[in-house]
Amino acid sequence: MIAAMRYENHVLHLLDQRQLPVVETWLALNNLESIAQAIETMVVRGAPAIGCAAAFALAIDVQGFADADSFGGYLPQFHRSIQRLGQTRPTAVNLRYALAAFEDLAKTFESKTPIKEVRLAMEDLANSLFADDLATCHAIGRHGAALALGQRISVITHCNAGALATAGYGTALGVIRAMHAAGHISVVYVDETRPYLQGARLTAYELEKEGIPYQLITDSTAAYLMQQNRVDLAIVGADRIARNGDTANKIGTYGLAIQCHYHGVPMFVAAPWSTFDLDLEHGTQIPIEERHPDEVRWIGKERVAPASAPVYNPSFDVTPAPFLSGFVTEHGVLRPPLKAAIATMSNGKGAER
Ligand SMILES: CSC[C@H]1O[C@H](OP(=O)(O)O)[C@H](O)[C@@H]1O
Repeated sequence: MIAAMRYENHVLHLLDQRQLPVVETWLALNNLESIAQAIETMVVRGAPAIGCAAAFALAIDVQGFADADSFGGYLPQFHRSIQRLGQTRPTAVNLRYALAAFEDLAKTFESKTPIKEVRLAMEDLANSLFADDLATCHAIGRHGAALALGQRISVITHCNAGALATAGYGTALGVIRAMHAAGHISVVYVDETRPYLQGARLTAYELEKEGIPYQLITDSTAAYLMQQNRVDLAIVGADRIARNGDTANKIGTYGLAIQCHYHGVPMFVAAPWSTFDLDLEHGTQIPIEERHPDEVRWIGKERVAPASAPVYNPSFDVTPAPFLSGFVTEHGVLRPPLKAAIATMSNGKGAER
C-alpha cells in the first residue's frame, strides 16, 4: 500500500515527495523542528497528511523529557511547539484541527501529571488521528464510488489527493480507487498541476503503481478534452471548505471548475469532515498561501524563466460553491444547496447515503 509516512519507535519516516517519482527516499525524523521543516518544504504535503505529520511531531517532541519530569516542566515547550507547527502552512485546516486536538488533550493534564503518562496519551492521540484518517479515506471511497452510476466513466482530477496526501488510500483518489475496484473507470485524466506538479509526479505515480488506467495531461489540455466530450466527471480534494461550501484547493482548481461548469461536467470535492471550517462563513476568508517564486521559475534543476522574473505564486485558489455538484465525505455525499447540507451535517443529521 502506498504511504506518505510511517511512525515507529518515536521516529517519523517520511517518503520525500520532492524526489518522486524518480527516487523513493525515506527521511527518518526524530525531532519536531525537522518535521516542521519537512512540512514547509513539502517533503510531506496534502491537507490530511500535514495534520498527521504535525501530530506525530508532537508525540515525538515530548519524548525528550526525563521520566522524573511532569507536564508542568514540558508545558512551555508544548506551547512553543504548537506555535511552530501552526506557522508551517496556512491554508490546510486539517493542521489546525490536529493542533487543537492536542491542545484539548493538554487541558486534561495537571502540572504534576507524570511525563510518562503525557507521552503515552500524546502518542495514542497521534496514532488515533492517523488511523481515523485512513478509515475516513476508505469511507469517502465507498460513498464516492456510487457517483459512477454503475457505468465505466472517464474522470479528471487535479493535484494529488491520494495516499500521499493522507494517511493512505486518499480522498479524491480514494473515490477513484473504489470506482476502479468496481470496474467503473475507463480512464483517469491527470492534470500535471503546475508549478509543483503534484499530478505528474505524485498522482500518476500512484495510479501507475496500482494499474489504474490514466493519461497525464497538461493543465491547459483539460478544457479541450471537455470540448471533445471526453470527460464524464471531475473529482478533486480540498484544503479548507467554508460553511457556505466555497472550497480552497490547489491552484488551478477554480479554472477547472469553470471549465466543468461551462461543459456540463459534474465536479465533486472529496474531503473528510475535518476539512470543513465552520468558523468561516465564505471562501474569501480562507488564507491563501503564496510560495517561493522559484517554484515557478524552475522545474527541478532547470530554470524555465528569467532568474529575476517577477512571479505571483498562490498555492491555492477558492472555488465558489455554485460551481460544485457536491461533497463526498466519510458520512456520505452532500448535494446542493450546499450551505444547507453542511449545516445539516454539522447538526449531526448525516448526509445522503
Ligand atoms: C487530500 S487533500 C490534498 C490537497 O493538498 C494539496 O495541496 P499541497 O500539495 O500544496 O499540500 C492539494 O491542494 C490537494 O488537493
